[in-house]
Amino acid sequence: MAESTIESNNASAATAAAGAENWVKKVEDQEISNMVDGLKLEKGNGLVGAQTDDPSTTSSVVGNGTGAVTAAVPTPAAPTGEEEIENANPADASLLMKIIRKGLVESKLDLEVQRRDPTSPLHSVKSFEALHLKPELLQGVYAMGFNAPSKIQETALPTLLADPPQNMIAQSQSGTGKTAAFVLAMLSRVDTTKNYPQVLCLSPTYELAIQTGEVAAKMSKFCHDVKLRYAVRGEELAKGAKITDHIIIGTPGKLLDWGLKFRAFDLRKITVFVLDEADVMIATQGHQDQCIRIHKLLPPTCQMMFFSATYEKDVMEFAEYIVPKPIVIRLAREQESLDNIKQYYVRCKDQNEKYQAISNIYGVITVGQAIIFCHTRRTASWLSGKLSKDGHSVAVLSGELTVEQRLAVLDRFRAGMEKVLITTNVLSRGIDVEQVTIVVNFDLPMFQDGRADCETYLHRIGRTGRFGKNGIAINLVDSEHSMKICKTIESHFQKKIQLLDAENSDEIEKIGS
Ligand SMILES: Nc1ncnc2c1ncn2[C@@H]1O[C@H](COP(=O)(O)OP(=O)(O)OP(=O)(O)O)[C@@H](O)[C@H]1O
Repeated sequence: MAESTIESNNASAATAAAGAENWVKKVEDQEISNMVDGLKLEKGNGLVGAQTDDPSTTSSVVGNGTGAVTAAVPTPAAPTGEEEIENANPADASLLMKIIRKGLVESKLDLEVQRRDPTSPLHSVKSFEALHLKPELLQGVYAMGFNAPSKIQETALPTLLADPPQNMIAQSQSGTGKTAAFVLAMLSRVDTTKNYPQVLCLSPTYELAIQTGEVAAKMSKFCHDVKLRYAVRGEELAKGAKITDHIIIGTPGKLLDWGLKFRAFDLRKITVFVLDEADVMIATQGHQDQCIRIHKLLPPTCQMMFFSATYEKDVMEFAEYIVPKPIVIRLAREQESLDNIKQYYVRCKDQNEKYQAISNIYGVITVGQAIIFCHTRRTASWLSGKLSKDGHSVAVLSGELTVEQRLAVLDRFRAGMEKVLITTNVLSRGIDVEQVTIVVNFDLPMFQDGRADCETYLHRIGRTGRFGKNGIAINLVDSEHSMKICKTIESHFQKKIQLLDAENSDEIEKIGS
């Protein structure tokens, strides 16, 4: 394995911008201060105030002014909290991130490269020209609007394109340009004088395979001789047919069928094998075994490329099994932090009081935009039903929606058409809606067995350097158990979560000043 480690020579953060950043921070602090002032807490009038006599009805909304309902309306019974906590499916989450991402995620972090041979100089390129790509491929890259390689591309591509071919394991967070890197390598390696499959690219799901195929089609727009083929559900082969396309992009089951069962192509003639989204792949039942079966049938000279957004132990074990003698490239994930976040908790007796707390702060949270997290779909729909009945326009994003519907919800929210988004853990990672200033945990994040889920808390509340603005987190606590979770989270991150009620209103008003 790796014998040496070199760091790329990226300059550290520019100091020239520091003055401007301080100024920006002051303005943001002031915004938060104004928002919290807007809470207008008075002694003896905490957040959880004025209940109607009948707990099954809701009353008008405090301090909102945007369509409060005056008549009491019946509301659905509060959820019992006994349903399954809704969590993100890794393949769906990955697809959603891919589709909603508007462009390249540029990380300030350093890239780590582990080389097999410490004497070989590992170079990186700053331009696509320096890669000596086929002219029609270069044309395709520019037509896609790529001016220069991203960090992972500038380091990976010279190695991926070098002769003799070298194996690679590359890990870099979603959106940093991995797909474009391996697609360029795949397209460069094809010999169009030979009419049989030479490149296999494995994706965990139908949708992810299509995404990769679309990148390959765009990039090869001017390479008229290169032929691509999908091996995914719905694609069928005539009996006895032989595949003549150069590149096959597909899911493991279908590829195994075509290569092994139908012998529609010769796995021994494959020269490039790409395993994409390896972390999602191994999270999908049965895929790991199928990948290994395909891999066993490939020739030892086949160049192996392995891409993953994470670098956990199980992913790396899988990587090292599939990819002999690799060059390893890692771009550390930008970590979220709670540094710019003021955290509070509000004591409530039950779900209805939690709702009341939201109602009472509604006017404040909608100064910017807010995301409210619930455990279950049922709670999310109950809460949105109640808020809607009270005349608020809210968006809901939970697991029963299709990817297209989720995108539509996020697009509307991003455009500011709704100020509040109610969701479950389907959205705990990668919220990159910059204008979100308040995150409310209607339910504190916990595992199915009831333990505090600190990592999810960080993903919901935290910000990365890119989205490093200030924010407020409000945790609604309605039982001794949720209080315990709140305390666990507090001690885990060693960051105070303050009680938000009339008693500390003076202190609250000082926030950010
Ligand atoms: N060199 C580049 N210049 C400009 N944009 C780029 C470049 N490389 C990739 N992009 C764009 O950046 C976005 C993310 O790239 P890409 O999908 O390749 O990332 P990824 O790391 O493969 O993400 P994932 O882990 O989700 O597969 C895409 O919209 C892509 O078109």
